[in-house]
Parts: sequence; C-alpha cells; structure tokens
Amino acid sequence: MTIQDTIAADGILLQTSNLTMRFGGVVAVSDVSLTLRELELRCLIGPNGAGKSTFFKMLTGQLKPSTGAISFRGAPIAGDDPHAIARRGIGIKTQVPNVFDGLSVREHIWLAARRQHLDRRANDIVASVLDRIRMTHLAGAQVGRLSHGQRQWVEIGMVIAGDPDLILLDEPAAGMTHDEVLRTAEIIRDINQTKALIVVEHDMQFIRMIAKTVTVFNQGAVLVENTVDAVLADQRVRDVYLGKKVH
Ligand SMILES: Nc1ncnc2c1ncn2[C@@H]1O[C@H](COP(=O)(O)OP(=O)(O)OP(=O)(O)O)[C@@H](O)[C@H]1O
Repeated sequence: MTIQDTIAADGILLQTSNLTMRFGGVVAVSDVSLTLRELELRCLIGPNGAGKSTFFKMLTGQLKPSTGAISFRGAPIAGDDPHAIARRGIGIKTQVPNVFDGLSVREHIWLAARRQHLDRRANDIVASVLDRIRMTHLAGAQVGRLSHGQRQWVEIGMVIAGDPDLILLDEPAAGMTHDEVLRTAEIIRDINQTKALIVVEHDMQFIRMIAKTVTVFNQGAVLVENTVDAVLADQRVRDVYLGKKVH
C-alpha cells in the first residue's frame, strides 16, 4: 500500500470492490464498487429487482459474494458469517418483521441490548434508545398494540441497541403515514449524528428529507451516484423508472 492509499483510506468505513452475486444465470449484483465514509448517510435506490436487497445480504453475511471484496474498517469481511459481521459493527433492519406482539417495547430493546452487553449496561442503553426512537412514553406498551410506524421504530431501536457503527435500513418508511414518515426521517437524521447508515428506499420525498448522496442501482450495477437533486434530475434515472414518479 502506498502513502497515498493510506491517506485515501482514512475515514473510509466500508468499501466494496467489484462485488458480484450470481444466482445461476442471473447476475443480481454486478461489479459494484462503493465507498462509504464514517458517519455518512447514503440512500440506495433503484427499480424492483435492481439488486439492492442482494447487496445488503452480502454486506451482512447472509449471502457469500460470487466474486469481489468487502472491507469494513479496513478488514476483509466478504463471506464471513452473519454473527461475526454483526460483532464487527454492522446492524440491519430488514423488511421482514422481527418483533413479538406479546412483548413490550422496553423488553424488545432490552433483549437486543442484552445480546451485546451485560445487564447493567443494557439497562442504560434501553433508556437512551427509547429516547432516540421517541418511545419513552410507550416503553410498557405491548408491541402488538402499536401502529405500523411505531413497530418500525421499535425495530430501528433494536438495531441501535446493538451499537453498530454502520446501520443498514431496508425500506424503513414503507407503508407509513405521512406523519410517521416525517418522524422516521427525524429519527434517522438523529441516529446519523453518531452512526453511518445506508438506507434503501423507494419513497423519493423521504429520500429528499434524509439523503445527501444517492446511489442508483439498475440491473445489479451502479447507474449513477450523486447528490439527491442531481440524481432526480438525471435522465438515465428517469428512464429506469419510466412510468413511475421520481420526485
Ligand atoms: N435467491 C435468489 N435466487 C435467484 N435469484 C435471485 C435470488 N435473490 C434475488 N434474485 C434475483 O436477483 C435480482 C435482484 O433482486 P433483489 O431482491 O436484490 O432486488 P431489489 O433491488 O432488492 O428489488 P426490490 O426493490 O423489489 O426489493 C432479481 O432479478 C431477483 O429475482
């Protein structure tokens, strides 16, 4: 490694190099090289089937890349098992619900914190996570009685309770009311004060609320990477969303 490489590597949290995932003849992710800096908030967009979920699954170890590399804080992690990757500091909220209706909000956050920390530390973390997801007043409520948006915030709380350095959120605003979307954007901006995030989202208004840089996937590859405004004005992006509203 040259001195220039060392300087360039400074401040980089995550880097993928030529990351590729093939399923038989389908190339779900093709040659994706993406760099995320410390405390960056990146939005990933792209039409259905563009490869966003597959990309996330490789970052978390759920899928072993066909080829290419992933480095997190300079360490190679591609193909490591999900527990090892979580321990290194990558947390994810998927679209698959991960809550138990009969447990309270506090119990969910405590269990998530307890996985990483001792009991005493877990109790402190619970209070701060409840505050961050704006749910202190609902700490004792059973999750089964909450609205869809509130359940999503509990899941975000469970991820931050593990204290990861990088948080992956897969469509956090899907199915939410307008007010819930606003609150979610506020929560994400707040989390971004101390954590890096990659957020997959389809809701462009929501992306405008949170994003600085947007990476657009299409057919498994990176089509464009630029500021929100530049991406939304890009004819290539409009073309891949043909027939759909992009802003
Ligand atoms: N396990 C699998 N086996 C075979 N093909 C797969 C598998 N997982 C994903 N694919 C294919 O890979 C491509 C990318 O899918 P992926 O789910 O990553 O896209 P996406 O951008 O997340 O889409 P969406 O926005 O609809 O969630 C699609 O063509 C999909 O059918």
